[in-house]
Amino acid sequence: MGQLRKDILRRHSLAAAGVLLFSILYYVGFGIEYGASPNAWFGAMVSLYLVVHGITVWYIYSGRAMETSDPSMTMPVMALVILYMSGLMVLAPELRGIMILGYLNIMPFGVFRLSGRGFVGISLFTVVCYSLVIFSTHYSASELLVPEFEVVIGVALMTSLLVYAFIGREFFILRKAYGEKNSELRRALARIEELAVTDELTGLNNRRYLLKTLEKQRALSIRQEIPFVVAFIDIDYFKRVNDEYGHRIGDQVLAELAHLLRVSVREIDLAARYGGEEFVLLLSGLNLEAASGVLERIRVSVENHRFSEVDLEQRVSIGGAEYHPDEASEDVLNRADRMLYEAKRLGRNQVYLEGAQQLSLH
Ligand SMILES: Nc1nc2c(ncn2[C@@H]2O[C@H](COP(=O)(O)OP(=O)(O)OP(=O)(O)O)[C@@H](O)[C@H]2O)c(=O)[nH]1
Repeated sequence: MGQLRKDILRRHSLAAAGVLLFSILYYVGFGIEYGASPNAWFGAMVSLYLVVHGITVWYIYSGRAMETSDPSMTMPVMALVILYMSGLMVLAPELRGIMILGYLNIMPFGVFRLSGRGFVGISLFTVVCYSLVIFSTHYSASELLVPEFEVVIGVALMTSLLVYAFIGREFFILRKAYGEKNSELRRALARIEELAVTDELTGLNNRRYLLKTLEKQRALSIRQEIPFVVAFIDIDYFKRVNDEYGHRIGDQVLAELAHLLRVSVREIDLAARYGGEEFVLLLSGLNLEAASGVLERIRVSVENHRFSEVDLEQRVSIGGAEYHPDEASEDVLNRADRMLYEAKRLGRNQVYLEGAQQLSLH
């Protein structure tokens, strides 16, 4: 269960504990006032409250509430407690003095969620409920009502609600600013993480990312027996490009080759810049035989491409090796690198796969 859900459930337990405490106070107060226990209506109300509370907790615990715009269900729960307190006041008007504190005790829970407008709404709801209590008392026990005194209580209640609404609004502004800062930080962190695994010149993933992905691929291969091939791709005589045309053109060639590689492999594969003019492909779900077709196609597409603004022809040498079950990631990398060396040694512009499968020689 996520931290947010735990926090919400803790707050709900706290609110329920408060309600039960007030119910006990009510019970005791009732005994003192009437010399008897509250009637069945009281039991029915407590039970109803507990049932609704149970449903709310289940709704939050199951994760369903998390999909709504108010996962903490603050507004409905506050309204429920206000209705509950009002109901108790209707049952025993003499205990209004205790229960009115229950109204105020529920208000601080709003600071976690409600906006200024939400606070005004819930305050108005409280005033309406309290007015209904007075209205009902007027009919059931009018002798308890002293109009002047009721006005003073009403004003005190409204003032308190106003103070809560004001403080709640301040909290809302703070919470909003904090939330915005938080998402700004999260965005910045995501960008930093992306930069840490991306090669700036080509936009491909870098060696760090490749090594991490290789580890994952290795785990997948061991667990689900999915084969994969590692291929090193290196531009032939690239130094000449730099020497003859300068580094700017050299950089353009590297970026274009990176693009060619990226569009030549499938989504589940990985094309990464290993360093300098050396690239690595991770071909997932393929054995050497299947990979040879892909790599030869890449070699030919490089051969047919005209690079940079000066229309350069480039060739690449490619060395490939298939992962052997249970070997370390660097073993397959080293073997693929050795195959690249073989491709270079045998004349370049060719694909050379482990097992001396030299595919093309031009
Ligand atoms: N423009 C540019 N050049 C780079 C970059 N990284 C490495 N290089 C150059 O790549 C060249 C690699 O040269 P070498 O390792 O001698 O290999 P090569 O000339 O490609 O010859 P072979 O690999 O043997 O076919 C060097 O000139 C490096 O300066 C880069 O980011 N930009």
